[in-house]
Amino acid sequence: MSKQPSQTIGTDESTRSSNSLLSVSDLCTYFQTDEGVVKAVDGVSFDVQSGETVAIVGESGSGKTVTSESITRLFKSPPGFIPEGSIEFDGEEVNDMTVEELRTLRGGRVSHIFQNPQGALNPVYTIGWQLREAIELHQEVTKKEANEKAIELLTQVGIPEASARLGDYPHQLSGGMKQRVMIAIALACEPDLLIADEPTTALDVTIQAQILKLLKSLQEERDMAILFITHDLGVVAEVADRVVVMYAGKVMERGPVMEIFETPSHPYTRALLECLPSKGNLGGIPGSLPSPIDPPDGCRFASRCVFAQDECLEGPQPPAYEAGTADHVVSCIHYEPGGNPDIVLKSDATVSALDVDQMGVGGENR
Ligand SMILES: Nc1ncnc2c1ncn2[C@@H]1O[C@H](COP(=O)(O)OP(=O)(O)OP(=O)(O)O)[C@@H](O)[C@H]1O
Ligand code: NI
Repeated sequence: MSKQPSQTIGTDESTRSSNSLLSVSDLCTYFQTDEGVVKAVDGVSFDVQSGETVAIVGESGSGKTVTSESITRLFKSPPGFIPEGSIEFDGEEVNDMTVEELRTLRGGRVSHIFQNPQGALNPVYTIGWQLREAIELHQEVTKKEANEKAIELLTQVGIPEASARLGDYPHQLSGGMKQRVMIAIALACEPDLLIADEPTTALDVTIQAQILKLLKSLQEERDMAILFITHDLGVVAEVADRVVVMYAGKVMERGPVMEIFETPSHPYTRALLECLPSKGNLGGIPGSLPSPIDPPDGCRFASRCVFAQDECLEGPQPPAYEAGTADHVVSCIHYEPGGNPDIVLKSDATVSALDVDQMGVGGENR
């Protein structure tokens, strides 16, 4: 769609900065399928500032990956398309970019790392070859310089005896090492924004912690922003400055990480936190996501929400209401001006009440 001044888009622009590195406004990304139009992302807004980490969190299917892939148009199109919304990267509208400009953006100022390094590394080339390719794509360097830079990058991502590993093929490396190589390749272009989609999910816990630490230290060295996609709130607490909580293609809550953990305000965020392993609620939030093809009226979370009222089932998703600070917004009617947020904030019930309801007290499912 055509470029519009971002101030006029969305309902919560006053809370968002216009000179962000990345500014996503009312983004919709849909997929044409035989069953109908899948509304994977359905009006999502958030910003990423230079050098900060923003985490997008939410259950499987909530639209995190599609959101992140929309930023550089990585999703397959068709069937995917963006019927409305704006994605501004450093003041430029990505939706207006040509194929050539998008290619320059991807693996240029924005680079991606994914959950599965296996699929992203080419099995028939050595890691040295793949790194040199990435380096030569973005920098005017001689073969020797590319080689030196490759060694430097591998060393930076914590691969020991880097020069001896250049000749290795991906299958010769462990999962953690492969992910380090992927990170080195993603860093070769010296991105301003690194998009990391569940980069540690496939790794065991110790390696996971090492990779998170590595990303943090690389970010500090390079003043690079990170958009971190995860369904793991524990990881969010580790890495994020700010958090976007997504559910069924919508943003339920957005705010600084401290506020999200200290004053989780949307019933969905509270339910997610209640399901952290440390809380002992291992069953997850009862119920399932609504159909992305024919989403219900009202709040998308209403059917699973312990605080839902009749009006939650009508009209559009509630706008982003301020919860405490301007930078902390919640899409829930209990936070509308004149509403009573204490219904949510002061209640002990999150998932448990519904849990008992649905399972039956002492029911066979327990
Ligand atoms: N190519 C596609 N065609 C049709 N539907 C799609 C396509 N890609 C994604 N979707 C749908 O879009 C919705 C959001 O998917 P997405 O992968 O973004 O979720 P996610 O939050 O990343 O989940 P996960 O945590 O499992 O990775 C899902 O309902 C998914 O089935
Ligand atoms: Ni995903």
